[in-house]
Amino acid sequence: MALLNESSRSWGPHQAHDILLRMSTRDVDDEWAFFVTAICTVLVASMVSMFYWVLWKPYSKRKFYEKQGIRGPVFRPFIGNLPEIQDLRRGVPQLGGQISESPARRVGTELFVFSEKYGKVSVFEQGSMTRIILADAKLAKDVLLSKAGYYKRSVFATEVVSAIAGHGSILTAEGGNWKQKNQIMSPAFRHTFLKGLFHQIVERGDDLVTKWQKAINNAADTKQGAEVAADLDVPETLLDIIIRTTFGSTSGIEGGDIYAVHEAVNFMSGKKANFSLAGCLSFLLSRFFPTATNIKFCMKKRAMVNVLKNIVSARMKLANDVKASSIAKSGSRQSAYGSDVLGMMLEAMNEGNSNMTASQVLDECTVFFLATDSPTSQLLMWSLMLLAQNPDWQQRARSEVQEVLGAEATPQVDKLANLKLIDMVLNETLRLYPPVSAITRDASKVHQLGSVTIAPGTNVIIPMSVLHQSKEIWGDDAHLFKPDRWEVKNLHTNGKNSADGLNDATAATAAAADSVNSFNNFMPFGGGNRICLGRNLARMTVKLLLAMLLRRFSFSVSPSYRHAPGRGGNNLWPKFGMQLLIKNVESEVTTTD
Ligand code: HEM
Repeated sequence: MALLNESSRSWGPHQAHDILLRMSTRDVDDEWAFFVTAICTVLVASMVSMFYWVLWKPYSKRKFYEKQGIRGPVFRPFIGNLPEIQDLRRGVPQLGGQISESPARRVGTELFVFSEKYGKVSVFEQGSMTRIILADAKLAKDVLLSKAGYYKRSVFATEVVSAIAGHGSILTAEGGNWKQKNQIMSPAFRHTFLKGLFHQIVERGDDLVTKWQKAINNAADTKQGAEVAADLDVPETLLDIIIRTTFGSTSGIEGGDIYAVHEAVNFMSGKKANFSLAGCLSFLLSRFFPTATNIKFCMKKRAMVNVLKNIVSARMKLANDVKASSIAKSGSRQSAYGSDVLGMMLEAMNEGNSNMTASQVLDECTVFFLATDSPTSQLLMWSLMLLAQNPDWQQRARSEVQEVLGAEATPQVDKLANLKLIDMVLNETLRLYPPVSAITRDASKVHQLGSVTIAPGTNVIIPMSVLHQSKEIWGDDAHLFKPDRWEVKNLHTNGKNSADGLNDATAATAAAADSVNSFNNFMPFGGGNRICLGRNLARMTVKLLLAMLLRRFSFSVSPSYRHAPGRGGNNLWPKFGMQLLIKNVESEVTTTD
């Protein structure tokens, strides 16, 4: 208004210029003021939001749980209990501990110590994430079964898996998306299909036996035997088996391809294994920068994806050939793609009404490598190590194998069910050395878990490594290798036993599944809807390989072995390798190659 009055009183070129100058100066001032205000608003909003998310939320959640009588280490703003966790982890002897030492103390040490110190349900913060440890079997089971609807996959675990294998794979999918994938893949893990894989597993087992026999033959004194690196040979054999069983022998993969995948999986799961919050954050944030690790990561991943692409295109070509031929016209549609996991996925993508894309099929393949290689290898490796440490049990198991499988060159699928002692050994190994030592979930809604009210956003940890070692559950000898505890008469079986030959491979577990006493406390494969899809394949494979190895070799612990389960993160990989001394079993002929 003032400006108008002024301009109407004394209008001229100088005044006009003057007015324009003052207007533009005022504009600049306004813009500047606006800019400063915007910056201040953003800063204040960020600070408020940071205060809310990093300080207030974790603090109020901690108070919420403390009011319910749940205890934990002292609350620390911003960093949470990372210092305590680091101290505990530093306390673990790095160069290896006593061979009899419980792995639960080494892996996820804080879960063990916090639940020992603060009770079966305890609380702590990792950064700003509130975490509840459920060292209570009944509550753990509720999370996986009756209350599963209140939980989602943990955001951090999901992000880390997604960084490696893309978004929305079966490991990380939720709701309808997960259900569809589960329905597509489940048939490939049914017993009838697994029986068909038996001879392929035997072939790979024979390769391993031959390799170790060569090591003995090349030893200075064949009677003294040879040292083998189980941590190298076992994963190679198992990855080969898993690739051929989940992606079929028609995949056209070569030894070099297997090695490329093996390398990539090892490297990537080594990165993934660091599930500490700091480790996760640095892995997730730093992946956007071309660090040396990231470049290596990308190269390995590319090598693996190339192998996978070859497998997929070989299968597609085969399917098209079959479809084009007259056999396909008279045969079933399924035969064109194959009845293994890859066949199921490709059929769903091409013929079914799923919305699976080619890149999702590749992602799922990657997930299978990640989910299978490491845990299955660990089960076989630790079984061998525990038998090497316990010669009496080794001899008992070997006698059973010799009695059941006899001196036949090729084991028979139907006889596998009779290897009861081997089942007990595997259960005891899974109890003491659970390859997946903890499962995590994020609560999505407020709900009641036993007497505890769980707030949304809480990260809940089911620590199998702790539950499997609880003296209250398993007795004072919980830390000892005692497969006898799995004898069916010692289990609460409700009189049930499995009739199916292969199902008997999991007889003790199957019986235990109905048992209040056992299933609640033994969950190496998780539970509920999201229970491990490959559990029967894993058990059958390891059982068969263990039997084949025991029949041929005797095992003892090499003096060069250093006991350090836990390469980092929450898996039990032997940090300094697993060196075993092997000898030919006296009664066996030792002339292979
Ligand atoms: C001893 C070997 C194995 C162990 C101890 C093991 C353990 C587990 C556990 C604990 C889970 C549940 C994770 C969770 O609930 O967050 C899981 C899920 C899964 N496992 Fe395994 N696993 C083994 C071998 C295998 C094999 C051989 C395959 C496939 C060939 C496989 C495929 C999967 C898949 C696809 C899932 C995700 C299931 C879903 O979310 O629906 N696993 N495994």
